[in-house]
Amino acid sequence: MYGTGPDAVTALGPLSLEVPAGSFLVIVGASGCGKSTLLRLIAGFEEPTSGRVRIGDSPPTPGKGAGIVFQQPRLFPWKSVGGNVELALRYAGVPRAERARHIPELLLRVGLRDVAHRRTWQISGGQQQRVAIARALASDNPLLLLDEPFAALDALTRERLQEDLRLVSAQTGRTSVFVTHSVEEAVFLGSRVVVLTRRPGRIALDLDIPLPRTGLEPDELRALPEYAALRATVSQAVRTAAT
Ligand SMILES: Nc1ncnc2c1ncn2[C@@H]1O[C@H](COP(=O)(O)OP(=O)(O)OP(=O)(O)O)[C@@H](O)[C@H]1O
Repeated sequence: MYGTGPDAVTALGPLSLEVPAGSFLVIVGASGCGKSTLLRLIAGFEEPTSGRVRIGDSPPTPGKGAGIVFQQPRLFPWKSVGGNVELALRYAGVPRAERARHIPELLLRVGLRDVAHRRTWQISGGQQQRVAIARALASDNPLLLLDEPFAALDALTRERLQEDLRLVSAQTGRTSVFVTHSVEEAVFLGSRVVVLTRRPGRIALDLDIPLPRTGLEPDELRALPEYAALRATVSQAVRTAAT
């Protein structure tokens, strides 16, 4: 709950959610239903009014317990692309010698090897968001939280980043919680999709996405009949939940 008295807002209803290690959970729901609040609770930026959040056996440590990617990349403009990743590695406690080795690895993983020396304002919005992902991957933290990271990008760039994130997630095995408005994005990325009701958000649908995580080209995946069926199920739940 935010605030007190007549201005109080109950953002989330009672809900219980267990996210197994290595899974990719996508939270979908209408604007204002509490998706970001849920992510902020998991990140430890907010305390629940009642109930509790545990990562493993421990409460979340704000700013430390997870790699976080927001809608805006929030990079340091006075640093180069590599410099931004370097800072994240330093913050994660990686020693200097290892940082030099990790930077090219991380940039390669997000498809940015050739722009390491550019300033962040000399690269595109999609590339900036790739830097933000590399930064979130910099700590060996097993949890990745992504709050509508591709919402501000054009359709083609967004699709490409979705494809790359899906691959990175399969390669790194990070546990991910990803918030979006987009049903398409949810079904493409998620190993599980949770649809929230309108505020206060409760679980309207909790659906496993039993599609292959590797071995298929993105277009092959999108062309599967199961893919279309899952998308229709989630779409229907989002429509019902919003009314
Ligand atoms: N710091 C805050 N103080 C007061 N109310 C807040 C605060 N943050 C969020 N809210 C309210 O809580 C509700 C849920 O907000 P939240 O940002 O979690 O929703 P959301 O589903 O992520 O929305 P969107 O998709 O538009 O980003 C909204 O009604 C919002 O206005």
